[in-house]
Amino acid sequence: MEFQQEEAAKDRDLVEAVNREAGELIRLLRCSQAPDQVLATATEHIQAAMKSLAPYLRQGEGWSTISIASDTPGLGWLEDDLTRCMPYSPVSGTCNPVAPPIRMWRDGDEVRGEVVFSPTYAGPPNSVHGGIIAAVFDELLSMANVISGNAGFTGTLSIRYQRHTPLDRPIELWAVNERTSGRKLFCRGEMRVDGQVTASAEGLFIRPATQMDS
Ligand SMILES: CCCCCCCC(=O)SCCNC(=O)CCNC(=O)[C@H](O)C(C)(C)COP(=O)(O)OP(=O)(O)OC[C@H]1O[C@@H](n2cnc3c(N)ncnc32)[C@H](O)[C@@H]1OP(=O)(O)O
Repeated sequence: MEFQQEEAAKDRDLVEAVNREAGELIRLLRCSQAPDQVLATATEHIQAAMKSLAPYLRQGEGWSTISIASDTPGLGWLEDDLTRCMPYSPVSGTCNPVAPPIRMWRDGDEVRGEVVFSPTYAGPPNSVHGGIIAAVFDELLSMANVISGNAGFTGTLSIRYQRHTPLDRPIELWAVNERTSGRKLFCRGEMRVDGQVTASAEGLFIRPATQMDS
């Protein structure tokens, strides 16, 4: 049993490591001005990696529905690592190379976190793309719901962009589930740089009706 757990932990480390490397590859492609010959060689290496991965592509009914969460039933997470809740998420999943390197943890009834956005996620000059900011708030507020014992679909998400959110600097993340009314979950969140709010969000999430019936 212990051996199996060690094997599973080792596999997860490998999966997370290859996804981190792929994220770094995306950053280098986004930011490099390599000469043609270097691009041609890089393409060959990428094609070789694709060829070795392709036979192991997971397919079939159900795969798309578990793709954001986990391949085991139910939601699980660690108090000091809430990203474990949705390992395949395109926003925070450590098993998804398009996700920025977000850390999120529980602090009482609140979610706190940190992220550094590379130029992969650029919008205006030296700043994070507004759509990426909205996606991160969607995830952050969802996690505030999850730690409060609820999970819901995003109904309405409202973002106030107060100042540019910079690239390549630590961004503090914060969110809380302020109240629940029937199936409605009301949340708030902020992004801060050096203590100054760059963007804030309010979200209304709706619990599925079937969850209330059960
Ligand atoms: C583990 C957590 C995973 C989190 C993943 C990250 C979050 C996401 O990205 S979720 C994906 C994006 N969101 C979606 O795809 C949701 C799509 N929408 C839906 O599925 C449905 O419209 C849904 C579930 C939100 C509501 O449908 P349904 O359960 O039929 O609601 P319905 O019975 O019509 O309305 C219930 C109440 O909610 C209100 N409501 C419904 N939809 C919305 C909405 N979009 N905004 C605000 N209020 C709404 C209604 O007005 C009603 O209020 P009241 O009871 O006061 O009259």
